[in-house]
Amino acid sequence: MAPTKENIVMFPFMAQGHIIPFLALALHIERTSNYNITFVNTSLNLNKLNSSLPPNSSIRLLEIPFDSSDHGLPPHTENTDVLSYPLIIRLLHASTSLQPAFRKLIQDITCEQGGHPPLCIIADFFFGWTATVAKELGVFHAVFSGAGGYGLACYYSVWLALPHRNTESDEFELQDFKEVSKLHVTQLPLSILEADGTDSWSIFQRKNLPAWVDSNAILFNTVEEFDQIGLSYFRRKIGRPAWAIGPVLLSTENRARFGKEDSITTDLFKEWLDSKPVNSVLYVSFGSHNTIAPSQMMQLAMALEASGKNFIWVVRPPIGFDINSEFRSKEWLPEGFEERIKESGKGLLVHKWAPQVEILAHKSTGAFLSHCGWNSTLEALNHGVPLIGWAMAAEQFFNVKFLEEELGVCVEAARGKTCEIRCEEIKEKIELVMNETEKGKEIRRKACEVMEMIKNAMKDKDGLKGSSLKALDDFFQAALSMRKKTHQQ
Ligand SMILES: O=c1ccn([C@@H]2O[C@H](COP(=O)(O)OP(=O)(O)O[C@H]3O[C@H](CO)[C@@H](O)[C@H](O)[C@H]3O)[C@@H](O)[C@H]2O)c(=O)[nH]1
Repeated sequence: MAPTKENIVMFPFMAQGHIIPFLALALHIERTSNYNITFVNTSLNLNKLNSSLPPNSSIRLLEIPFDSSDHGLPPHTENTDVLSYPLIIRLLHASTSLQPAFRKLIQDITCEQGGHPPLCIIADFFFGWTATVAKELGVFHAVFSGAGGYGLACYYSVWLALPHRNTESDEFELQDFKEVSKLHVTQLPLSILEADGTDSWSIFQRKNLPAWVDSNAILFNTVEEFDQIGLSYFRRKIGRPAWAIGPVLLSTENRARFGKEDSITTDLFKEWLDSKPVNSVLYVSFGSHNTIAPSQMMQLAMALEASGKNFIWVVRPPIGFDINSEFRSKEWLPEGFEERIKESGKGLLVHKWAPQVEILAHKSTGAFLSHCGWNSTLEALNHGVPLIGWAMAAEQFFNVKFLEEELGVCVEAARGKTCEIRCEEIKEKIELVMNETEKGKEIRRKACEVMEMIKNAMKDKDGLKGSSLKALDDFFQAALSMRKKTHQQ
């Protein structure tokens, strides 16, 4: 007999930037639809997640067995936030070993439901192999991308056109994505720049990306109205529906419980921000695991001081220092920096983790100097906060290009974790965005326009749904209709 409620299985890659949008989507589906949700991950990640679920949530957390030390990783490393850059690819390779356990998990859920398989599997874009498992078991499968359409489309396209090193010109076109203006080699992440088909990243991606064609759909945490170029790329490239269902974002409540300790309490942040004028604070953060070189840190600190702006800066130990080490700021900040900003009240330094959503939602926050990871980007635009871009890795370089050239809500300040950057250049970009310049006013106006598009996409009023809510309905309809066809056969 069929169960009273259909089951959905969700499975993100083990990284904060991936788990956060998956959790936000799970909570969104729970709030707006009538499905049972099983959220799959490794034990340590589930332990952290547990505290983020509202007390009355029915989302089931299901563990998939994983021992990092079986894969040449330090014991108990189950998330990229505790890994330095070279080990991230090792975790990705290790994750492919989860295939048999995942297959068994889906079979067990099917047995539990009296032989009724889950309605669909929603899995990470790094888990292309889950599409193959789903196809084998006759379950509807969707890739869910926490990255935006344009950024991921560029990323997909450059991976398919290797190699990029030793090319004749520094600028090049994407042959299968002509809508995008030329890219410069400095806009390629290190993993792609160094890839030649035989390295670890190439070996991983050459299996992962083509497996997406086994999937039935791609869901994007983005908005159709502003991200059509990238969505169209996937529609023609993979030949599957690409649905923009976002932004799904964690509420400040879920965020507050997200298993990460803030080094300053949320009340203290609020008090500090409340004391500052509207739009006067620059928020600086490079996401959940990226960091910059010690020399860049020095220049950034000098720029923040010289700009005279109020700022909150989430500081992680720079490249070359153990990511989990104690904060020893004296080595990479100008002498007396911390004491001076404390005394003047101009800045707050946060070690490792800040309540980002609360900061971006506060009226005193006027701009965000960011690596432009897609979650950070959406969280900023959701509150009409313009960006100053400093991409570090992955598709972030393409996000900055998109935000600057297509949406006009961002100014690029620097590229990469090792580029030479002078404090004057960073200061100039901060002033361009935050001061009453023509450019600054224009960027802020456009950021507010995008905020309106986001509101409309997520609107549900008087029976009228915004584009993102409709897209999620269409996705479930597609899954249900595949279920119906399978039953009729
Ligand atoms: O002090 C902090 C730092 C981060 N965050 C949160 O952590 C998330 C960070 O996500 P994101 O901005 O997307 O950065 P990454 O963690 O770097 O995200 C990875 O995943 C993203 C989505 O796939 C990609 O766009 C990025 O390139 C990839 O690095 C956001 O929700 C932030 O609000 C905090 O709450 N406090």
